[in-house]
Amino acid sequence: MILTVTLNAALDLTYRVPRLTPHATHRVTDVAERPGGKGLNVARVLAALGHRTVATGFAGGGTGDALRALLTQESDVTDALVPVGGATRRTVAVVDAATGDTTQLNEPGPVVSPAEWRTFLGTYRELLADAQAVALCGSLPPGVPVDVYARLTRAARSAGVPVVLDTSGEPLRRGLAARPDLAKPNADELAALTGTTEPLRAAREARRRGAHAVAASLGPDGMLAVTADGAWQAAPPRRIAGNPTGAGDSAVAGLLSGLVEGLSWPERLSRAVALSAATVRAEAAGEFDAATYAELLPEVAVAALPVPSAPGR
Ligand SMILES: Nc1ncnc2c1ncn2[C@@H]1O[C@H](COP(=O)(O)OP(=O)(O)OP(=O)(O)O)[C@@H](O)[C@H]1O
Ligand SMILES: O=P(O)(O)OC[C@@]1(O)O[C@H](CO)[C@@H](O)[C@@H]1O
Repeated sequence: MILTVTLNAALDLTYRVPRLTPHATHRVTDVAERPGGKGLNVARVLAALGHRTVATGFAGGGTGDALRALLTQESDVTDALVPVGGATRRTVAVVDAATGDTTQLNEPGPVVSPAEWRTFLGTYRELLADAQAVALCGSLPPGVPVDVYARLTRAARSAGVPVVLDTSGEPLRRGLAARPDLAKPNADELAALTGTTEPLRAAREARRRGAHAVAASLGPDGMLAVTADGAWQAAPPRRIAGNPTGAGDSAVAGLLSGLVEGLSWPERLSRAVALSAATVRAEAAGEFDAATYAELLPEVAVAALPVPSAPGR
C-alpha cells in the first residue's frame, strides 16, 4: 500500500462566486466540501488510480468527524488518522468565475499535544511496515516540531520505504537534509528555499541540499525534474482553464504511483503533468477529470535537459 501523511488535515471548502471584489458581499453560487490537506488530496487521487492507499495524520472535533465521514463515503482511502482534542482546521478556496483566479484562505490548525504526537509516531512506524512508499505533505499544525519531516523521512528510509516530500519553508529546508527520495516544491517554494527564481538552477540547488531527486511544479508550464539518472522538462499541450487548487497534489500522486509501478522518469512526469492538468478541470482538489487525463496523457511533451558541465548534480 501507499501511505500518505497529512499532519494538518483540513475540511476543504471550495466557494465559487461570480466575481471576487474586496469590501463587497458575495453570494456563493456553488459550494464543494471535501476531505483536504495536501496528503489527503494525494491519497484520494492515488485511490482513484486504483492504488491501495492509507492516510494518516491528525483529525479532531466536528470538522474532523465531517472530514472522516466524507473520506469513508466518497473514496477508497483507508482512514488511519490519529484523533486529537482540538478541531481540524478549514481551508477555503474562493474561485472567481469571471477571471478563473483562486484565492486561498487556510486556518492554522489545532494544537497537537506531546502525547498526541507520540501516539502518531507509533501509528506511523506501524504503518511503514506495510508501505511501498510514503508521501509527507503540507503545512504543520501548532505543537508539531519543525524538523518533523526530517524525522519522518529518516524513519521511513531506515524501514526501506521511499519518501516523497511536499512542503514549504523551514520544514522543507530541514526535511531535505534527511535525504528524501523525491521533493516536489512549486516555483515559489523553490525560490524561497534557494534564493533563485531560475527553476532549473534552483532545483539543482535543492538537490544538492539532500533530496535524491527534485521535481519542481511550474504551474501551467508543467514540471521539471532533476534526478541521478538525468533531468527532464515536461509540459502540458496547452494551458487548462479552471481551479488549480490541488494540482500540485495530483502531481505528487502521479509521481508516487509511477515510482511504485517502476515507471521511467519521463513516464512518471507525463503522468504527473496530465493528472495535475486534469485536476484544474475538476470541481475541487483531490479530484481529476478522467476524460481530460486520458486525452492529455499522450500529448505531454517530455524533453531531456542538458547535464551541467561543472561538477555538481
Ligand atoms: N492552468 C494549468 N494548465 C495545465 N496544467 C496546469 C495548470 N496549472 C497547473 N498545472 C499542472 O499542475 C501542476 C502543479 O501546479 P502548481 O505548480 O501550481 O502546484 P502547487 O502550487 O503545488 O499546487 P497546490 O499547492 O494547489 O496543490 C503543474 O506542474 C502542471 O503540471
Ligand atoms: O496549508 P497547507 O497544508 O500548506 O495547504 C493546505 C491546502 O491549501 O492545500 C491543498 C491544495 O494543495 C488544499 O486542498 C488544502 O487545504
